[in-house]
Amino acid sequence: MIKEKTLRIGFIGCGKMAQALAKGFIASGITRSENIIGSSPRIDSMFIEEFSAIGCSTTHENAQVVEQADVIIVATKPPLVPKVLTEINPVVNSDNLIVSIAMGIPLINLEQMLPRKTRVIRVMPNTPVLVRSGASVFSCGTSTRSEDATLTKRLFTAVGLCEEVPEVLIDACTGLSGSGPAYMYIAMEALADGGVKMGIPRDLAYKLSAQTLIGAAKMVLETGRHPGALKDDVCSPAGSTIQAVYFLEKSGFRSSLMEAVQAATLKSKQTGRKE
Ligand SMILES: NC(=O)C1=CN([C@@H]2O[C@H](COP(=O)(O)OP(=O)(O)OC[C@H]3O[C@@H](n4cnc5c(N)ncnc54)[C@H](OP(=O)(O)O)[C@@H]3O)[C@@H](O)[C@H]2O)C=CC1
Ligand SMILES: O=C(O)[C@@H]1CCC=N1
Repeated sequence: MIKEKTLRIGFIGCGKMAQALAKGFIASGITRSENIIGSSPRIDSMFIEEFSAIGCSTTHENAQVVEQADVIIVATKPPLVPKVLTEINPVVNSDNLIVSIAMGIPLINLEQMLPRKTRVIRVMPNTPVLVRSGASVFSCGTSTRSEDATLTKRLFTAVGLCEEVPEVLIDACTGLSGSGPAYMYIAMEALADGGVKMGIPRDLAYKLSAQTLIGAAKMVLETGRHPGALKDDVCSPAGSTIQAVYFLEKSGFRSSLMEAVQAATLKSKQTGRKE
């Protein structure tokens, strides 16, 4: 069993998601910055600079990440995954746990691009891992051991919620929680715009809209009550909220969100068929 704090984590690709995870892991204490390494081939990569600024090692050689880490997180854009897995294939061995966070790429494809019996896990995290409030799901490949699932759960729970799911659900989870922060930022911006339209200063409007989303989310998670019942508590008879709710229903607010999740899910599934 690998001990916390000495866990060596490598990132192939050290862009936005890799940095969010690295910062979240360091803040959680599950490992230290000196035990994290990230790669990007470009000599003038801005991401490489940002990654070293948080105290992590960097390299332009993907193979070096595999040689220096216990857990290797594949964090390049999906179309680059076949290229980077083919590149690291000769140095991957049975001590490595390969964790792919790439949107849409199924475990079977990942396993086919790596040596036989490589331990592979597919994770779909989201950017709030940066502030340890992420929502991640994962599925295990055919050669993983039970301790690989335990380690993955421990790592991603250190930066938020983490659930193991059947792989068939990962594209849908990508559409809901992987992409979901973007939908909520749009909602927050629009709420704040509405507030500004009604005379609230911009700074206060952003604070109020963000805190309102945090508060509503905590109410669902901490009370265990149905979101519909919590909504009913806010809607006084003949009050202001029900006027707004009527307007949202008429404008297709619910179906817009449902279709957004569906569109992102289908895009993720399509990506898997292409790679
Ligand atoms: N952003 C998000 O919210 C989420 C993203 N994901 C997944 O995470 C992955 C990364 O996304 P994101 O962080 O947003 O993307 P970024 O573009 O921010 O990061 C990609 C990184 O890959 C590097 N890179 C490019 N070519 C190579 C190569 N040949 N070998 C190694 N590294 C390379 C880039 O380096 P450089 O540009 O410096 O050349 C960059 O550091 C994607 O597969 C995405 O589906 C999953 C969940 C959420
Ligand atoms: O938009 C994307 O492709 C990635 C996957 C989930 C969130 N961002």
